[in-house]
Formats: sequence, C-alpha cells, structure tokens
Amino acid sequence: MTEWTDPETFAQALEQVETKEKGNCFEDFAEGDVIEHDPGLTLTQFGNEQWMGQTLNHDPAYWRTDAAEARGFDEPPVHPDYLTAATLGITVEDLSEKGGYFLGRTDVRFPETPVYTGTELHVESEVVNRATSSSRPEYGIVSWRTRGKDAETGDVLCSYERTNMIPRRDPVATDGSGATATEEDDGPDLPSEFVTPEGGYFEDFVEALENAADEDAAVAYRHERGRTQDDVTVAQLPLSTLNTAKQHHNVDVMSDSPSGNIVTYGDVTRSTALGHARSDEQTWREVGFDDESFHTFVAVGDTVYAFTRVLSAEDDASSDRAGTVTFEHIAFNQDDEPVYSGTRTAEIQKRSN
Ligand SMILES: C/C(=C\C(=O)SCCNC(=O)CCNC(=O)[C@H](O)C(C)(C)COP(=O)(O)OP(=O)(O)OC[C@H]1O[C@@H](n2cnc3c(N)ncnc32)[C@H](O)[C@@H]1OP(=O)(O)O)C(=O)O
Repeated sequence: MTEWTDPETFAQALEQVETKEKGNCFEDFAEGDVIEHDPGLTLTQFGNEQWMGQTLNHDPAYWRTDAAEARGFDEPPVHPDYLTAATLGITVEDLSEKGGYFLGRTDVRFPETPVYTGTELHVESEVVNRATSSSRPEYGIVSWRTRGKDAETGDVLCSYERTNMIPRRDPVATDGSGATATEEDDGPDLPSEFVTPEGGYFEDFVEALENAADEDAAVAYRHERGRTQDDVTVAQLPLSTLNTAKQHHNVDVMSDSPSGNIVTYGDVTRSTALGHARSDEQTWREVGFDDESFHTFVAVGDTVYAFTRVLSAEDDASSDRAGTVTFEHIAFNQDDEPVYSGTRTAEIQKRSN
C-alpha cells in the first residue's frame, strides 16, 4: 500500500500532480472585458477602525459621533482609504493574484455623500489597457477601471483606474529598451526656499502659497511620524480586505521574487503616509487622487514616513466651511527613498468657520 505521507513519496507526488491554479495571467485579459468580482464584503465598524487605527488616521469625525455630526454626517462614516483598499482588495483574486506588482492608480473618486458601516460592497472591473513590458519579458502591464458599488442600490462609492505588472504564461522577446534607457543626471533641481504653512487650515495653505509665489520657493514639508511595518500592516490588513495577493502573506513564494520577502499592500503604505499628512491638517472631505505610483517595495521592518508639497488652493469646495487644496504626497522609507507618490485633492476646513 502507498504510504502517501512518507516524505520521499510525498515529494514525488507533489512534483507529478497538477496544481489547481489561482488568478489570471496577462494573456487572459482582453481590452473591454468586464469582470464582476465574486468576493464582496460588508464595510464594518471593526474593519474601518482597524484600518484607520493601524494607519494612524485619527480624524475624530470617523471615530466619534459628536465630531461626525459636526461634519454633517449622521454617524462616523467609512474612511475613504478603507473604502479604496476594500474596493481594490476584492479585485485581487481575479486581477492580480497570479503575482506581479501594483504599479499605480489614477482618477480615484468618491461621491460627496458619505458611506456608512453596514454597507455591502460589490465590485466590477473593466480591462482598459494591456501592453507589453519593454523591460521585463516575463510580465505584461494591464490597467483596469474598477467601480466599488453599494450592493443594494448600485450607487458607485469608489472608482479608479489601476495598473499592475502581470506575469505572462509565455515570456516574449522585448527590445529591452526599458532596461537600458539611461537619463542624464543634472543633479537636483530644487527651489532655493521651502515654505511651511503655519497651521493646517485652508487659510494657512493659501497664505503659504502666496508667500512662495514671488520667490524661488515651494510649499513643502515633512511630517514627523513614522510607522514601522509589522505582521499586522503587511499581512493582516490586506487579508482583512480580501486581498489575496501572495506578495503580502506567502513568505515561501516571495523569497524567490524581486522583493525577496512579503511586502506591504500599496494601499497600506499610501494610507499610512496620508495619515501622517492629515495629522498636520484640518481635513474636511477627500475629493480624489491622481497619478499614484509605487516606486519600490516596503517590507516588514521598513518605516513609512511622509513628505507633502502643496500645489494649489481654491475657494470652491462643496461646503462654504472649507476650501479645496491639492497636494502631492510622497511616502518614503528609513533610507529616505520614495516608495509612493501621488496627488490628492481634499477639502480643508476654514479657520473662520
Ligand atoms: C495590490 C496588489 C499588490 C501590491 O500592493 S504590491 C505593493 C505595492 N507595489 C509595489 O511595492 C511595487 C513597487 N515598485 C517596484 O518595486 C518597481 O516599480 C518594480 C515593480 C520592481 C519595477 O521596477 P523596475 O525599475 O524594474 O521597472 P520600472 O519602474 O521601469 O517599471 C516597469 C514597467 O512598468 C511601467 N510602469 C511603472 N509604473 C507604472 C505606472 N504607474 N503606470 C503604468 N506603467 C507603469 C514602466 O513604464 C515599465 O514599463 P516597460 O515597458 O519599460 O517595462 C495587487 O496584487 O494588486
């Protein structure tokens, strides 16, 4: 009789059997395909608070009823970062579980109305672009437009366009141009002065931009807080959004990958940096995010810091108690290497109200 658990027998059996695979390769996606994602999740108070707490997003309007009501909410709503991460997490099984990295995202948008806990999320994605990677023959580059909807009403709660590197089943020959391209290094081209806003209200950002306008200056500053990545941020938070990417929880597979280890979910890195930035401002409402890029890996033991540049401030918010500010946020690690960058438009409270 075969002893299936005899180590030698079992090792040979493992080699000979087929693996029932998960996820899709580059060749499985065609432009125009629409994918209704089967996983869905209920946006719970626990999930929301766990995400916000671990990423240092402490805006009281998302934690306390009195602060929520003062912001015009019925109760503490779902935080936009948790909503974004959950919308993306649900898609991973179909779109990127096969491996490959989350490269970037743009046109992240939310409706003006808040989303409350107890909402069930249903997500769909459309393939909007697929391209050959000129530098990495074993990968292709795929972009999807994703919409996270209220399962009951069909209202879109969060939408964006995201790009991942996706493994090919069959590597192709490339011209290698991406791998060999070099750029001339003229050294850093920075303004001679950096202006820091006095406070975190809309008026402070307007004043800082005015002070910088006539000078060779930028409104740019760093935030003091850092968050060292641990098992909770690297593995637990993505799994709590149903993100099944092996990058976050399978050390065995990832030891033989470009990162050599499991890495932090891009939305955790980003939300942590945004948490640092928001701790130095009076946020009223998140409007959207554009041009998000993930530049290098973040792993257990790395510390995520944040740097902010203020790009513009306009008095055109949805509430007369706030103004609209556009920022560029850069997350960086303990070696000062940028790991994430993106622009963010947010409504910031006015001091005068
Ligand atoms: C969710 C989820 C997974 C995750 O959250 S993974 C964690 C977040 N992402 C990362 O940690 C990735 C960080 N990035 C990197 O480490 C490097 O970018 C990477 C992936 C190792 C590639 O670095 P390289 O230096 O080899 O390559 P390039 O930077 O030149 O990029 C390779 C090609 O990709 C194109 N590309 C890069 N960024 C974008 C973008 N935002 N949009 C579109 N295309 C982009 C770039 O042009 C290169 O193209 P070639 O044709 O020249 O190959 C989950 O599983 O979903």
